[in-house]
Amino acid sequence: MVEELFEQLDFKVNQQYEQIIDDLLEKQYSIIDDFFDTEEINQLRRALLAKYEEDQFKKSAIGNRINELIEKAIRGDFILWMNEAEAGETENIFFRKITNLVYYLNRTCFMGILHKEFHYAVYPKGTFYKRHLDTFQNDSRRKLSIVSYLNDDSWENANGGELVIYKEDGSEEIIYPLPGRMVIFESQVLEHEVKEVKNSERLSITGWLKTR
Ligand SMILES: O=C(O)CCC(=O)C(=O)O
Ligand SMILES: [Fe+2]
Repeated sequence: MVEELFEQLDFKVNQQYEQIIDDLLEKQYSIIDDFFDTEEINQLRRALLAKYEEDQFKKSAIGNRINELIEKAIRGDFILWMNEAEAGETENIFFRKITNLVYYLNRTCFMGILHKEFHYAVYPKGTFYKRHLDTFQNDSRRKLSIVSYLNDDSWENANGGELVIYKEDGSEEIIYPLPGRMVIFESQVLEHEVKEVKNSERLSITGWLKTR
C-alpha cells in the first residue's frame, strides 16, 4: 500500500534505508554490513592512506583547551576533515551515498538534516577513544553519527578497535570495524567507545548529520 503511494509520488522505497530507519526507531542505532562494496572501500582506503602518508592528518583534540596529556588519555586517533565542496571522484563515492541517505531520511522521516561533516580517522596500534557522547564535544546540532570502516579484508577481530555501543537497557553492542560496514546512531543518546587497537591501523570515516 505504502509502496504504491510512493510510486505515485515518484519515490522508490529503498530496503536498506528502510532497515536503517526501523533500527533507529527500535534501538537508536543500525549496523549495515554492505553499505559500501569492496571496490568502493578499496578506493576510499587508498585515498585515505595517500593523504595520511602526505602527513595531512592531525592529532584529534577534544573541545578546545584541555591539556594534551588528558586528551591523549581520552582519544588517540588522527583525523583529517573532508571538504565536500572540493571532493574528488573517490570522495564523491562516499558523499553521494550519504547524500542519498539524508534525502531519504528527510523525505520519509522529516529528520530535518541540513548539514553534514565528516573526517577520515586513523587509529594506530595502541590507540582508543574512551566512552563518550558525540554531542558532549561541542555541537548539540549533531543528530546522527555515522562511521564507515575502511580496513581491508585481512582485518581480524583480534586486532581490537571494536566500537562498543552502550545501550539504554544497560547492555552493550560490540561492533568489529569490518570493511564495508557502516554504523549509524543517535548522537545525543548513545554513549560509545573505541577499544584499544591491538594490531595494525584502524581506518575509518566518521561524521555527523546535523540539524540547523
Ligand atoms: O570509529 C568509531 O567506531 C567511532 C568513532 C567515534 O566515536 C568518534 O569519532 O566520535
Ligand atoms: Fe564518538
